[in-house]
Amino acid sequence: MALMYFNNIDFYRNLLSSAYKDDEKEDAALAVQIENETLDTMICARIRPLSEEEKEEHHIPGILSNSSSKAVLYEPRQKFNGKPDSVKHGFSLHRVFDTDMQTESVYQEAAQKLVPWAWTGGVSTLFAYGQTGSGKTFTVTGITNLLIKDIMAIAEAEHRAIYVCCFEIFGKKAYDLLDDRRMFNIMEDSFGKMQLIGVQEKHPASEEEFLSIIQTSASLRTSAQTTKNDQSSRSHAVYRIRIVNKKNSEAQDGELFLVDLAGSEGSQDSSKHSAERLVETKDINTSLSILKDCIRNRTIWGLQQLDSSETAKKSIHIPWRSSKLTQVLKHVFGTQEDRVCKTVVIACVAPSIVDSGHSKNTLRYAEMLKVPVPKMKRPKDALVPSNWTNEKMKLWIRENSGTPAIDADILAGKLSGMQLCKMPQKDFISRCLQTTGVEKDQATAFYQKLWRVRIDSRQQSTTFTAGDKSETMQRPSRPKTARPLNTTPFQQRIKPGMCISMGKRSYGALFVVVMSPFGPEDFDGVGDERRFICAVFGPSMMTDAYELHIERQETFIVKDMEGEAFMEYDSATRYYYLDL
Ligand SMILES: Nc1ncnc2c1ncn2[C@@H]1O[C@H](COP(=O)(O)OP(=O)(O)OP(=O)(O)O)[C@@H](O)[C@H]1O
Repeated sequence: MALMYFNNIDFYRNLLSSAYKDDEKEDAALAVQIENETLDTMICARIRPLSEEEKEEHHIPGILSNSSSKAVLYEPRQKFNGKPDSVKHGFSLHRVFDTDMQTESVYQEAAQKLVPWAWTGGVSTLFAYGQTGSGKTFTVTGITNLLIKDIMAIAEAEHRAIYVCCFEIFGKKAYDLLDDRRMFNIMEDSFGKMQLIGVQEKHPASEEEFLSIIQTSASLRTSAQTTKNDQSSRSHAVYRIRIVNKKNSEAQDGELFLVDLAGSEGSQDSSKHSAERLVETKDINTSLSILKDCIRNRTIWGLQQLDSSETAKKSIHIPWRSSKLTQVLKHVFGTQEDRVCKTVVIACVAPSIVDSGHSKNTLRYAEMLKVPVPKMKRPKDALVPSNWTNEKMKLWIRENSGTPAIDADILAGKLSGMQLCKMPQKDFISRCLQTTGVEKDQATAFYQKLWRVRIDSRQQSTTFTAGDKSETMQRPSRPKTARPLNTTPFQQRIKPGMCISMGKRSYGALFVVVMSPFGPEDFDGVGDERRFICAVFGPSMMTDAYELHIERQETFIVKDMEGEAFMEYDSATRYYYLDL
């Protein structure tokens, strides 16, 4: 391709100069609005300017972008008769940043919006993807510096403590960039949280200290010679910024990940490398492909949650276990309802027509991440708190939070309806308690009220009948499932997962779920003296509905158990219903 271009420079110069004018006329005014409330993922591209070296070698730009969301790429080709030709490819993303866009603009339009989500306990992530030398490190470093400036400016005033760790993933191994590249392990704990065992976490007190930590880690990154870039990074670099709410010790920590992905080197480049480098390239490409599936499927899952029709919900597999990188980033692809996960991907491309093969692959990858928003059966916005603006949410808080009214400015601040709906319960309640005269009961009831409005908006087809003034609700009506008749006494069938009714025999626990036998002697046998470790169901705000407290585990003896209980889980309310 490069040879084709250099042998026919004038042909391609003429072609591109007229193409530029055409495209300008075509869609200069096109602008795509990112539905920030709808999509959890924003996919952008950034085209870097031609370097001095490329200019000296007479390269010309092969990618044009005259619209805020589209890029047109020209790929040199050869006709059958040997004459030069080109193929035009069009790409449509959420945002395309052209060569003249400064990092400040990229930050303001794409990355800055990640901060408020992480600030309130969510998980925000920025990925930079692209071939080696396309500007990933330049973009991530620039954005990280601006982000550090922003968060350190408000951290003290907003009672947040900031912690940072920097590491790189090289193949299947992880190295700590704040501890002289010491290797560390990544493990999943019994709560399903990924733990970075022994990784150094720094607590910068100032912007300067934070910037110097980032600089130290950047200099330690694994670099090896490639044909594209002398400092080409062959590892995925991850900066994790943890935001701790000092005022509310129960609030969930927010997490901000900045990921400078390894270069997506093509086979042409790798053919000039050693066998070891080829394996490395294969590993990188596999992990990037898994990452694509995780990001895409998480976005699809997010869209499904907004669709009120149950039929639209399909089971979505997010293959985060398949690579080291996605294992570390498990929370980024989390499907917990009460935790926001927002992601921005910036596909970096080199502008030169000589690189158009690589750039085409990068832009294709980015396009594959862009999930089209389907037409959804959605209730009217007036009924959906997650679609409300900040003003509407504040009005609703003032009118519905009881007496004294909860201060809407403290609770909602500048947050949108979606941000407030996804705020963790503890954080929500602690904000409510900042209004003078508001007690924990009122705050909790108000949190539940907001949840009920959310659930009602999603399940308009399901009959929820409001109860008395204490606002308990009836369980949603559901078809009865036929239960097989079992004549063996339940004491002889006890096994993990079985729900047990304790009747009045055990104070404090009406229903429990069996987790495991207490000791080895309790595994087999049928005796009434056997003991089992069980998790306890607690009451909920709805009649006949129970909340499972998996963290509250106690040992129960078989003779205290009354019988097997049948519980049905409702994913919308996240309660268990007693199936009588
Ligand atoms: N938007 C930009 N404006 C000006 N210079 C840029 C821009 N983007 C990248 N560069 C320059 O291009 C060169 C390569 O960029 P960078 O090192 O960020 O690439 P990379 O994609 O991270 O490569 P690798 O995968 O090898 O680490 C650097 O010299 C960088 O300063």
